[in-house]
Amino acid sequence: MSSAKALKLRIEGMDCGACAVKIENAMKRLPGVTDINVSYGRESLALSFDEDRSSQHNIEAQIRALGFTPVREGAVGTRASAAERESLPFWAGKKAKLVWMTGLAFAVAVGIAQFFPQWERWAYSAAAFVGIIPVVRRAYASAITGTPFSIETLMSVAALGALAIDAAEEAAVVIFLFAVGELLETVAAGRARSAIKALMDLAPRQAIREQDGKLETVPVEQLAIGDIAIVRPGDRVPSDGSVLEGISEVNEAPITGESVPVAKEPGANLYAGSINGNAELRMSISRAASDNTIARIIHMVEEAQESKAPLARFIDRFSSIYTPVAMVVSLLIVIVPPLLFGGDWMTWIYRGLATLLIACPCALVISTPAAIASGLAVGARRGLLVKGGAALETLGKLKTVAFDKTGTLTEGRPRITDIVTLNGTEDEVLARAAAVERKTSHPLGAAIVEAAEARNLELPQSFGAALAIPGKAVTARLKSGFASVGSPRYAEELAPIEESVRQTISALEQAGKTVVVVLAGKRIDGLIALRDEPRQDAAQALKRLADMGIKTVMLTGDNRRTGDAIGRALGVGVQAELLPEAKLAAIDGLKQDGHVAMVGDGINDAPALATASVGVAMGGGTDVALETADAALLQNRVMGIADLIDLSRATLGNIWQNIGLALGLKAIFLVTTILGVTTLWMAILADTGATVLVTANALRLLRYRSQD
Ligand SMILES: Nc1ncnc2c1ncn2[C@@H]1O[C@H](COP(=O)(O)OP(=O)(O)OP(=O)(O)O)[C@@H](O)[C@H]1O
Ligand SMILES: [Zn+2]
Repeated sequence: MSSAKALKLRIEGMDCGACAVKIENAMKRLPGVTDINVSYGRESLALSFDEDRSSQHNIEAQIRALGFTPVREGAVGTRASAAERESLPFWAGKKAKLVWMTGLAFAVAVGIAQFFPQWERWAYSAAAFVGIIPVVRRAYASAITGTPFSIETLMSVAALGALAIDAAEEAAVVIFLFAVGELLETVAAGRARSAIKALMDLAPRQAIREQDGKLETVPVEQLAIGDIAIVRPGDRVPSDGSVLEGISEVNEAPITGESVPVAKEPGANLYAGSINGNAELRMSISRAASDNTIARIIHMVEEAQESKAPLARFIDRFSSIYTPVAMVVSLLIVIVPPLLFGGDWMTWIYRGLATLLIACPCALVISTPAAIASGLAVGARRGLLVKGGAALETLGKLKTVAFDKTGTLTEGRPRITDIVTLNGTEDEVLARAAAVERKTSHPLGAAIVEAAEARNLELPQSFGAALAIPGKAVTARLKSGFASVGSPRYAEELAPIEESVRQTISALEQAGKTVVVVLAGKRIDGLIALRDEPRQDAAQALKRLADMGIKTVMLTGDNRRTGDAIGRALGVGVQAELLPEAKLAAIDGLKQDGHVAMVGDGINDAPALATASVGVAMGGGTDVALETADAALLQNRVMGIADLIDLSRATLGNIWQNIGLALGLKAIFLVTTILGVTTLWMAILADTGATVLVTANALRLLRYRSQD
């Protein structure tokens, strides 16, 4: 009987996607190993293996042979994230060892050459071998496990070639600089990761728990759902939960990026990591530490790094052919000039080897993931969450942003402004409407029920469930018979509306109010007008989008006059009277001109969000928003979408700069090499330099600031 076992390892020393591919290739070759998932962002490897056919020992040995360090972790299936773990300091790792070794060997060789010139050649050869041997071993391990054209292969061929043409000193320098470059890459990759790790530091490690009237300080991991915790002024909220006692202002910037404190009173939700202001709060814990909103955000950002942008995928494919092609070019440089044009063999072998060093694709390979990791981390710090590189890329190329009206461009809290009665008193009409709406979740319904409650009205009894007709009305059976509340259009479908009533409706609608008709059967009992105020920053945000060259449209199920009135006030185009399916068709129509983002609250417009090129959920509680959309704005500000697009554009721009830097430097050195100006150590320095420049440029994004 065979048994599959799940294995999860942390892998130290992965600097880029290429490393992950190398490990994946090797794992694929092992018998009985399945479900392989290597993540460079999280430095992790997950797989299942058949214990009769492979052993964990064997798997770990393979990883070590490739030059990485596997680290066993706690229980399988825990939601551990890279950010929660401490890594070795960079100077103590495997890569650093190679730097010390090759550096020391080179220094010793220089010393020997000084005092015993006759041994110079041997000293440098020996120094070169000290570095070449581990590199060749790694190259060999990669080659036999399915990755023949690795960076190590390039280095091995170049260094051995240099030895062969009597350039031992240069071979030693090349290997040393290669080791330094690798180490710098590790440092750089660590910097990008630590941006995400910094998010984790926002959640406190300890909490004050109240148990049987006594207070004790415990690690946050020990807080259970239902526990009671005390948050003193100035402390961070230890875990998600809600206020039991106390009123205080809480700064939620760590979660939403919004620095204006939010007033919290009993019943209000609290997010782990937010900072308590002026007064003590007693809270009830609703989520375990590993399941906190902030932990989910971090988990999401880490996963987002894995989901590759089309551009990143293209670069990966490009670099996988780049290396073999460059090897062929090097070979041509070595053989063509001597054979065809009588060039000097030694000269052209030397130039060929230099070309080989330039062929290293590192800088190119990290150009995209480094920028995307930085972009995602900056966004997360500001409450702009993007679920992956693909969404980030699309956001940077948007032509149109479509907005839902209710709850997105408006506050989503309609209030009753007028009640017009045709049959019965105001209170009777309102009470009947509220009885019909009692169980709906529609914002208009909620406003009607709330108003009836505020007037202490006794609602007529209703029988059975209310029937919602999406985009039109809701109907219920009352003692007096069927009653419904719905749009004037719906009422018109049932029976013609009197001219005077129609004029009243139209006047209210022209003032930007939404009118619903209260019906008893087919008879109109009254009209209720409601007004939903635009969000404070809506007009400004729409203007900024227009300045960015983006077309904006408001999609609404509301009637045309109300929609137009609001649209005029905000300066946005309007498509009104859209039934839910018509909204999807409208988005499809907009897509003809290019990428379309749909911004909604993520709760009742999930299909629209899914239809758009990118769905962006705004506010509305972080949970739903995180699940349903491609991106989420954790603040309830329309400006967030402009910030998000701006950040995505900055990230895309950064990627192109990186690609330009990487390829540009290589091109320059290719030319100087063929002209014979470049030495081997300059070539390797160019490669390392390009990698460092690209990483530094990507890290620049971490300091990105939006315009407002
Ligand atoms: N529960 C309800 N109670 C009263 N009227 C309703 C109800 N549901 C829908 N309607 C009517 O149908 C219209 C369209 O509703 P729909 O839910 O499609 O749009 P909305 O959510 O109000 O606006 P938006 O599409 O801008 O978010 C409403 O303006 C209202 O007239
Ligand atoms: Zn390189």
